[in-house]
Amino acid sequence: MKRKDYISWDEYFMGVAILASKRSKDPNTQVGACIVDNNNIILSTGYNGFPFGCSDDDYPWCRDGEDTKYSYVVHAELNAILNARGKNLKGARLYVDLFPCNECAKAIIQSGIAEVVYLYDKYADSAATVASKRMLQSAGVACRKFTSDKKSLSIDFEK
Ligand SMILES: O=c1[nH]c(=O)n([C@H]2C[C@H](O)[C@@H](COP(=O)(O)O)O2)cc1CO
Ligand SMILES: [Zn+2]
Repeated sequence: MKRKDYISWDEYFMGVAILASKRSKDPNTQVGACIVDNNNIILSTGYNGFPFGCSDDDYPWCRDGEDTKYSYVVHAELNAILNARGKNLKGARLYVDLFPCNECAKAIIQSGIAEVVYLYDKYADSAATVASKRMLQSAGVACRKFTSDKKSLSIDFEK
């Protein structure tokens, strides 16, 4: 008889997104994304980080002041889209822990992604998130909050 406590597709892909976020060097907000096709095959992953060649040690991670991370960081969703390296994303699903900003929404829409599954929406009141939701809705991209009866999943490196 098959085991019963296997994880759902949503838990699997949100888990991959969260695992990708663990690569982020951002001290304040770590974001991860995972793009999946209609056959539940992972097409790409990404997390928020600086572009290739721009060292995590040379560029700023601060939020305030003259020179901040906001000028340099590539968002998790855009990184996942770019990491797909031109694969066809039409009809794909994007799992991301933080609700996408307006700039990522533009890339999501233009790449043909059909659905966004997100975990939390801590900047819901920001102009960027309001604009993002407006565009995603106009473009017919479905947005749904992740749900699960589990609070957490754990990974062991020792068996
Ligand atoms: O959609 C997003 N995707 C994404 O990867 N990010 C990244 C950019 C920054 O590195 C970090 C946000 O930083 P902070 O919460 O300190 O403002 O999250 C931020 C957003 C904005 O919602
Ligand atoms: Zn973004």
